Amino acid sequence: MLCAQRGETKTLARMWEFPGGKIENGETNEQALTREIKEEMHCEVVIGEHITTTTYEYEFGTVHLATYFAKIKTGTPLLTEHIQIKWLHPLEMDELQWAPADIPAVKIISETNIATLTFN
Ligand SMILES: Nc1nc2c([nH]c(=O)n2[C@H]2C[C@H](O)[C@@H](COP(=O)(O)OP(=O)(O)OP(=O)(O)O)O2)c(=O)[nH]1
Repeated sequence: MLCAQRGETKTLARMWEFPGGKIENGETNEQALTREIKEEMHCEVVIGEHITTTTYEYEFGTVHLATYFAKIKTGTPLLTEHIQIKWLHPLEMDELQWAPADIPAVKIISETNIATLTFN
């Protein structure tokens, strides 16, 4: 699983998150995720199963976080916005300090047998 560390000067500074970003008008979740990963990491992905959607009330606002499995179709993830990225096995993911909204998705991923995942 590709894990990304947020920048020093951002909200949720230095916390870990999944690549992605905010949905723009008229986009589906999957379109937004594909676009954001292309913009941030310069690679093309195929979106798979929806993992979970959570709502978290931060001090700066409320985030509705929809998380999906995805796999890389072309390219190698590049660091553009993040401090660092790490590839971790699902069982290693709890060693990072995740943004609070991500905790339920991280738990589900750690309990998923990744050999059973399918992508369209
Ligand atoms: N991309 C992403 N954002 C997450 C995750 N968990 C989580 O709480 N967030 C929050 C951080 C941001 O407030 C918002 C996503 O914003 P963004 O990715 O488009 O851009 P950003 O961090 O530069 O946003 P911001 O600091 O300007 O609000 O969702 C996650 O796993 N991935």
